[in-house]
Amino acid sequence: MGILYYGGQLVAAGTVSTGDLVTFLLYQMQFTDVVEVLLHYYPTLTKAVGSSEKIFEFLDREPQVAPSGTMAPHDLQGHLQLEDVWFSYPGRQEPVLKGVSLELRPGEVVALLGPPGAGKSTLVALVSRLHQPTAGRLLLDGHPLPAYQHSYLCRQVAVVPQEPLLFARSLHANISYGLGGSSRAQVTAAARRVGAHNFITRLPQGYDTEVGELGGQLSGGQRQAVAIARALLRDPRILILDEHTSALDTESQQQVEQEILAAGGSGRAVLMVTGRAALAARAQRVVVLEGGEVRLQGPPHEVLRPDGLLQDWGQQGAPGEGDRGSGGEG
Ligand SMILES: Nc1ncnc2c1ncn2[C@@H]1O[C@H](COP(=O)(O)OP(=O)(O)OP(=O)(O)O)[C@@H](O)[C@H]1O
Repeated sequence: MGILYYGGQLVAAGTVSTGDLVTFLLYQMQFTDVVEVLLHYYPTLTKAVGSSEKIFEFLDREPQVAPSGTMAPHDLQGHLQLEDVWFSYPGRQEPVLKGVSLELRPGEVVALLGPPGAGKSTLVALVSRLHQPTAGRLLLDGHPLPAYQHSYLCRQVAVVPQEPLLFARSLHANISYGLGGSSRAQVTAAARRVGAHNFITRLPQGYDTEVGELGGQLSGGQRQAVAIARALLRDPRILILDEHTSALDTESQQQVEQEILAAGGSGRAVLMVTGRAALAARAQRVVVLEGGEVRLQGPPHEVLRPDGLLQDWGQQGAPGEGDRGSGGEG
């Protein structure tokens, strides 16, 4: 309005021509459009700058446990030893693991039992090299874990954590995550082994179904099944499962347990953290961790005696339903 008013006066006074005024108006409109577009994208731009700062911060992070080793032998046996391992979380005085010594031999299925807070998940995290022990050593085939190439270790030691992490990608990509070019047949075979194939094929896009942020579009049991399929697809020498069957339905649970026990039979070392004494009873050895210490270990028929020492764990740590033997004395 201002331009029209002022421009009209200039035209009336003969200072500018009508054509010049119209041309000016057209340019001004184009200029306004551009400014509008820029203003429209400004919030997106500031958001992108904020996000990229986080990304660069993340990329600049230095791992506390530096991946320095180079060993990557072709003939790994999968013999894991923990020698007098102590561990305290940063900023906490009280050690969570207090001199844990443990052995996991190739072909052996070991069940790790213990009340909540005993340090079972911490022990698993140390084997995954998410933390360094404060004292003591972890050896794989007689060599300290840090001596191995990090990517090699990730492939040879597969860990299914208590709460598996899925990515906002397809089921195929989640199962074959980190392995690159796994074929659909390999992925399907792994899913079948843990009873996940049925629920996957019932989804509208099957293996191409996106699972949403952190796998939010799947149930807890389905996420666990996908994580176990992911671990099996790696064909690891050591398989570690942390409370893996807690959210599975009975049928999948049985199938997964069968698969785990068979994994031991095929020469892998299997460590399963479980609160279910019925499952522990099918392992070759049971280790009981309590208060960060190995309280007792031995064959299931000795450790899981019915005289009740383990019964006072209460809650989830207590041997679960279907248990016959749930005791033992240290
Ligand atoms: N990130 C952490 N920082 C500090 N302390 C931790 C951390 N994670 C676990 N802890 C502590 O370490 C102890 C052992 O925890 P951990 O998760 O290893 O036990 P758990 O035996 O796996 O228990 P659950 O059966 O409940 O999973 C607990 O006292 C817990 O509070």
